[in-house]
Amino acid sequence: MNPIYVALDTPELEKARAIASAVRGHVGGLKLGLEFFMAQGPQGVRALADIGLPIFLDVKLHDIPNTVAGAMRSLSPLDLAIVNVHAAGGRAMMAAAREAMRPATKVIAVTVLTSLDASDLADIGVGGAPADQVARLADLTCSAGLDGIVCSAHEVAARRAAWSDGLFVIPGIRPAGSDIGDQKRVMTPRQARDAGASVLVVGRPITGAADPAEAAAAIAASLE
Ligand SMILES: O=c1ccn([C@@H]2O[C@H](COP(=O)(O)O)[C@@H](O)[C@H]2O)c(=O)[nH]1
Repeated sequence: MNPIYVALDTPELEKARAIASAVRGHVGGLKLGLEFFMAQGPQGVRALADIGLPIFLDVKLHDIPNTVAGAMRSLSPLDLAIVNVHAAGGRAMMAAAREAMRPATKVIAVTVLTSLDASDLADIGVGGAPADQVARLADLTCSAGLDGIVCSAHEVAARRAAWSDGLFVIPGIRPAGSDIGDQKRVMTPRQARDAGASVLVVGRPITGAADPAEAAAAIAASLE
């Protein structure tokens, strides 16, 4: 299975559709995030589902359990492959999210955003290294009955050792020499896959390339 999910971060349906169509043969799924979903809503998700690839809806829900469960019920008919919440919302919220979503959709939790490092965590009152906080929140996510986590490639080997059948979704993927942008905990596609990633989320290295299909093909080839 091709582990690459291309992150279509645009508010424009036609732009998202054009990139998805161009890279279709080189990726395993589409990742739709807040920029797309706020502009296009469930109708936009249905439109991109017509491309025929699994969809990860990266909405990172974080609210009280009753509200998150209601949001999951609203998203349930979309037939998503993966949807997510923030693990920091707590055990009851995560369990409510899992319960409310159709069983076929994997519900996973964001641990520590890949744009954060130890100094960013200190700013919000979390001491220690990102790996420590990822470990705490991964254990909580597993015990709440979810299907996996979002973390960086730097933490995935240790987390997979502790949760062998978890789904490990890894953003912060950067081919060697590419611009890191706002990401802080990054790895190459090959390193991330070899460390134990289930899904590699790749946005700008593909969508910002002059030829997105060529960029996606090169990343796929680097995994062979
Ligand atoms: O910790 C996280 C969680 C989600 N993301 C999302 O992944 C993509 C990454 O895009 P790039 O352009 O490859 O940086 C983006 O949609 C984020 O919202 C993340 O980066 N880190």
